[in-house]
Parts: sequence; structure tokens; C-alpha cells
Amino acid sequence: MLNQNEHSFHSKTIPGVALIIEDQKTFSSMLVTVLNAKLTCPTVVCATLAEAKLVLANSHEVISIAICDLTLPDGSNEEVIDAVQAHGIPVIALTGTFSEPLRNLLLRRGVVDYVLKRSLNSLEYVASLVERVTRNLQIKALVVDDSESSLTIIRHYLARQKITAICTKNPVEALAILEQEKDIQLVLSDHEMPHMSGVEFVTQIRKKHRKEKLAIIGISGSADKTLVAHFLKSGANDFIPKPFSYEEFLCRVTQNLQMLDLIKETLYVSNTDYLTGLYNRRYFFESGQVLVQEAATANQCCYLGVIDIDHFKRINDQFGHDVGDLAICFLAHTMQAFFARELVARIGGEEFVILFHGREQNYILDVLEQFRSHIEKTPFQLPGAVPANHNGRLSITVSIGCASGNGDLHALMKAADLRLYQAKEAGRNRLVAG
Ligand SMILES: Nc1nc2c(ncn2[C@@H]2O[C@H](COP(=O)(O)OP(=O)(O)OP(=O)(O)O)[C@@H](O)[C@H]2O)c(=O)[nH]1
Repeated sequence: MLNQNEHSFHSKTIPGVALIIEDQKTFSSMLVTVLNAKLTCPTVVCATLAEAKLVLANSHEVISIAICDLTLPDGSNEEVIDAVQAHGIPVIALTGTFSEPLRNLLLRRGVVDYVLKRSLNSLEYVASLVERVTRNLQIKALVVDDSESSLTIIRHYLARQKITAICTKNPVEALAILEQEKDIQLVLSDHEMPHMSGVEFVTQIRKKHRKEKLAIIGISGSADKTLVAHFLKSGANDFIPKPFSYEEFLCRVTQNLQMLDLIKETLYVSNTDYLTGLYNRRYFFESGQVLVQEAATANQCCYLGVIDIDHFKRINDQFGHDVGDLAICFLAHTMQAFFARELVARIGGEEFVILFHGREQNYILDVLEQFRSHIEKTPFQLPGAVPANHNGRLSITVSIGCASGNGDLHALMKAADLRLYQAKEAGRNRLVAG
């Protein structure tokens, strides 16, 4: 089941503050505009190194990343980088010109990346880097390579992007690590290794881990021109030929992680109700059917509760659609709190469901009745100008139908819907189970 609380990929909020050290006012304000348009990213702008040092020494907020122009009136390239890195803050360097010696110096100094100040594209690239690097703090990668020097370089390149790396020379050990460390999202694998080739290693991984959840990048210096295709056909997402530059490595890793984020985001959007953040009808019927079948295989039955707000149309008519939406959200959040362990979804306008599996009947009937009573007794807060029944607060009631069954979610739904209809017919604000 998707974890509804894991929406970090969905949020574009950057933890902490981005420090911009840039003496060209036009450029810094354009950068602030682009960062704010693409991310929720508080920024602090300094025009000189002296100002930046003061901020670095006295900031009460965590500075998560610094975007530094290298040609400040009061400091050299290296002084700016040193001043920021002394506080353990990753640096994105901005430069008006490019030269090989400057590039080498920046890479030696461990900057995340350098960006040429050319166009709007450069600003957008900075924004995507800021987002990536701050997200990378949550990313764990597994690196498998029998060469000590390759492992060292890859570990170092990943650390520069703030990715945590677990390294091993042994692909068999790597498979075991992958089983233990469930939060690994990226695997980087060499090809020619003892015990197992990289291609075989990828094949083994793909028996259990899908491409959409775990990105694998093959890395090899082999002269065999068919190796890239072998890696990709066995399930790798990408391939980097050795030797590679830091820049290429950064771009490939970034693209693969962005792809995973995009897939997660698409899944989230297609499975979630936009208004409440609960699962939607599609997700409920897909994953609910699996749970119901699993329970049937274990000779257990599932219970389904269908909840409907009473006279909801009147709330819309009397107080407006926005207040109707607030009532829906209030109910949804209360359901999340009451039924944290169950599959809860909004399957229609003011119709919600809870699928109970592995629960005793007595528990289910008690908790549904407690929920009904809690909703009745707990008015929710209305926005200032809206008149209501108690001090700007509005009460709602719900009717609940509950039925049990095994094997067929649609049959269970029909039975619970019938109980809901009976609850409505009997006067609403009640639970009917059977
Ligand atoms: N505010 C708001 N209203 C919605 C939403 N989705 C559906 N509705 C409204 O929900 C109302 C449902 O009304 P009915 O199905 O007639 O039922 P009811 O008024 O709740 O009456 P009973 O269910 O018989 O107690 C309709 O007026 C829909 O327009 C939504 O997302 N937001």
C-alpha cells in the first residue's frame, strides 16, 4: 500500500534557507523570483562576502544551500567557497566565464556544481539543483565495484551531491544489503566483478525491485560495444561509460532520481483525492481487492464501512460550496486519525470508505460507533465571515453502513451500501451493520 504520509516528493518546500551571495542586484532578484516560482524556498541575499560572513555566523535559520557568485568586490573565488564550506553548507558556484582551470579549481574545492550565468535557463538549472541537492539528503545509494579506486571516486561524487552511499566490492553482498536497506533508491554497478557480472547482478535485482522504484545505473570501462544494451535489456535504467567526468555523473544521477520522483508524483496524483489527500476510488478498488483476496486466502473475512455526510446538499446550499469542502476535509482528517491502520478512501462527493482487515468484529463496530458519535459532538471551525450554529462552528452528522464478506470487494461494497441506505431511511446519524 502507498504510504499516504510520505508526500515529501510532492512538496516543493526546501528545508531551511537558500543563501544567495551575488553582487549583481538584477541577477540576484531574478534568481529569487525563479526559486520562488519553482520551489517554496526562503532566501537570504548578500551582495558582498563581508555581509555573507555575518549572515553565516549569526543566522538563526538553517542554511541548507548557498548559491555563490565567484567574483565579489571583496573576495576571491576561493575565499567565498571557503567561507561557506566552513559551515558545512553545499555550494553551487555562479560564474560569468568558463575556463578549464576554473572548472578544475571548482571541482577540487568540492562544489556541487558550477553554473554559467547566461540566460533564464541557467536560473532554472540552479533552481532544479537546489531542489535536487536538498532532496538528496534523503537518498541512499548502493555502489558495487571491485575496484577500490572506482569506489572511492563514486562515493566522493555522491557525497558532493549529498547522497549517502553504501559501498561494497561484492555483488552477492550487495544483494543482501538491498534486502536489508529498504530505502535504497539508486544502485550503481560495475560489470566485471568476482562472483557475478554486473549484468547478472541487475537481472537478480529486477526479480524483486521494479524500475519505477529503484534506479540502476551500469558503469563500465569495457570495450565491448554491446555491453550498454546488455545492461539496459536486463533492467538497468542507464549506463555511464568509464572514465566519466563529474559533470556527466552528476547529470545522469540527477536525471535518474528525477525520473523516480516524477513516477512517484504521477502515482500519487492518480491515486489520491485532490481535496482531502485521501486515497481515491481507483486506488481503493485496486488495492482493496488485493487485501480482500489475501484475507480470503487466509480464511478471514474483511469488513467495509461506508460513510456518508447527512443532508450534505443543505450545507452547500446554506453556507456555500467552500464550507461544504471544509466539512469534507474535516471528515477526511478525522477518519485518518480514527482509522490510521486501515485503508481509508474518498470514493465519491461526500462518500467515504474504510476497509478493515485482520480486525475483530467487536472492535470494528465499537470504533465506527465512536467515530459517528465523535463527528456528531465535534463541530468544526468555519472561516470568519460565515454564519453558523455555534460561534462560527458547524456540526455535521454521518450515516454509516457496514458489512462483512470475503473474496469480492464489489459484493462487499454492495452489501455495505445497502446498510448505508437503511441507515439513511431509519433517520440518518446512525450505524447499521450486518
Ligand atoms: N462542497 C462540495 N460538494 C460536493 C462535492 N462533491 C459532491 N458534492 C455535493 O454533495 C451533494 C450530495 O447530495 P445528495 O447526494 O443529494 O445527498 P445529501 O444532501 O447528502 O443527502 P443524504 O445523503 O440523503 O443525507 C450534492 O449537492 C453535490 O453537489 C465536493 O467535492 N464539494
